[in-house]
Amino acid sequence: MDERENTPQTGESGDESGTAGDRSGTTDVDEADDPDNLGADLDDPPSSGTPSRSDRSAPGTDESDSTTDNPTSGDPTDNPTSGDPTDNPTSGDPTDNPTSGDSSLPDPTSIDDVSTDIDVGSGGRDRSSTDVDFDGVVLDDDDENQGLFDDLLSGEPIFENKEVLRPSYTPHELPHRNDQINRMATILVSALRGETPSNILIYGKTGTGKTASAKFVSQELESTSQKYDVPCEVEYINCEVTDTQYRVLAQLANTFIEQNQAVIADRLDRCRELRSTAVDDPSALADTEFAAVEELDARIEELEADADEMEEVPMTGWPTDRVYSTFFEAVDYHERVVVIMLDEIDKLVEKSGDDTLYNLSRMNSELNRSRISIMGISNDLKFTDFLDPRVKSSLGEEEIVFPPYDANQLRDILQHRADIAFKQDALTDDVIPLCAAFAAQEHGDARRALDLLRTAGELAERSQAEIVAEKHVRQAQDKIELDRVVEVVRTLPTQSKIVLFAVILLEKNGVHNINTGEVFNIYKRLCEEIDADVLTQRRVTDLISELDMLGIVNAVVVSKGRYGRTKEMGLSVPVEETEAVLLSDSRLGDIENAQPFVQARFDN
Ligand SMILES: Nc1ncnc2c1ncn2[C@@H]1O[C@H](COP(=O)(O)OP(=O)(O)OP(=O)(O)O)[C@@H](O)[C@H]1O
Repeated sequence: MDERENTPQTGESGDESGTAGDRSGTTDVDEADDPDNLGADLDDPPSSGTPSRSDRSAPGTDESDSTTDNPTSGDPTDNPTSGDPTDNPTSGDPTDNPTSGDSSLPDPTSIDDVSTDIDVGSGGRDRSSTDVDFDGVVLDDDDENQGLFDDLLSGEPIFENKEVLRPSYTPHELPHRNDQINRMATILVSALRGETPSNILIYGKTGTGKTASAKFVSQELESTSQKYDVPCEVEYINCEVTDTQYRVLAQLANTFIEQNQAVIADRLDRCRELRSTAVDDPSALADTEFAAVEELDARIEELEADADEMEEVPMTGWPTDRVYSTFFEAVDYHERVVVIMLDEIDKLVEKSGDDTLYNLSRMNSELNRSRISIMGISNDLKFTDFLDPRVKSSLGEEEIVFPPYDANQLRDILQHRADIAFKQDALTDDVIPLCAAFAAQEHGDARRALDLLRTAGELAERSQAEIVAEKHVRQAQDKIELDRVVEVVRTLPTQSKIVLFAVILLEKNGVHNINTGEVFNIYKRLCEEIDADVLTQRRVTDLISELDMLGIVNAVVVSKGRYGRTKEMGLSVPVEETEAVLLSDSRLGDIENAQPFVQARFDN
């Protein structure tokens, strides 16, 4: 392999990785945090207890919907609770039985009919009992005794294919994005001619179809390159997850190494085959680059050495310049044009500066066989302000803006998806326009519109409705809003949670226009109660401003004349749910019993 001098900018060392993965944990709403289960994900079977009926009709189509994993949600006849009681896996250990203790379940009186071996005297926990739960729940296949899921499965499904409403689905058609898609294609077509395409920066607010359009164009590019046998690839990196130079380079290097190994294996096969023919018949080498078998042997040795040399980059531990040179050699191993798609590129710059972009954007001048081009996607229009001017001009050779969708455009998008996602006539006429109108109010976010439609469908399904109606959309809007609040509150730092709890206590005690001093007094007592550090009033005021910015409280500065100014605030989120989320934090668990004295005010 070629040895080259590559001196990348290394603004970081290899050992910094291992942090980004932690982010994923923040998106999960712990259902235990949410007593009414309002904040829990609808797809979460333990919280809903109501498997999607659509999953029965199309088992396995919805891999992210865990209800499909439920053995009871497939063919009802396979339902372990309704089959041969002796085979019933749930009856082996009654304590594991999800149905135990549910009084709404099948007629407990039938216990007498079937249970001869149940030992009620010993608590009924007779593990040898094959068909009776100790609480009297009968799990046999008697027609009259419907299992837990039978009722839920009996209705007509609303969804035909829920998967198409999920963010993971890449649509084959992207209405109202033709201009942007055509522009991308016009720029990238040079890759198919073996030239280097200009770098592209794609901007637009969240949910405006940037990623979906870019992925669509990439797929087209790759399939056309295969058709014409031109070596051209697109590598997608989500910089929200892969957010350091080390990780980006390591991920790219490993992808190329894997591809190179496949190329080497293929070349080796061909060389070995040629060799075995050429040993008996030297004329087989006539039309090849090899004059003699020895040359072929040398080539085989060289390829074997290349394969051995290609070492995967570990996800941590190497110095960054070593990762860079490994990536460099891997990408330049054979001729190709590579488009590196950096989604959420602003997150990469925010976390680790512009070194990665600097190194990538100047690579072409050093590469011998390959060419790279960068496609950056961002919803932060200002992130280029933080870039080195050279990086900025090279990266923004072409800029494509994705404007927000208006309500009519969202309606088209939803209609396209709804046609595939729902059963015929499963939606009333006003459902799609209402979802579109709600999402257009937000900022023309197609993701939000699709979420609304899916959630409305799920709520309708849960309530065993035949069709999705306007009220389900409104409920879905409330639920999504509440989920957002729950998520924001759950991920607040402990001190902010205590401050928020103080506001809640005051509000619950009927205090309106709460002022900073009142919050601080209660906050101090709460801190003492749970043994937390007490911050200064000034710091607490800052935390209140942060809560205000997050939309959790609404604070206004009011002048009290000669007594100076104070902040007056009220809660902008539902009290009960917010309180429940706060109490689910183990550090704040004890706070529930703390009842600091809240002084009544005459002006309330
Ligand atoms: N024109 C469209 N037609 C069909 N679906 C669309 C269209 N635009 C967006 N979507 C869908 O909306 C969702 C969000 O789109 P996408 O992820 O592309 O947005 P984005 O602009 O990249 O947002 P973000 O900046 O938050 O990543 C996806 O499910 C996508 O399939």
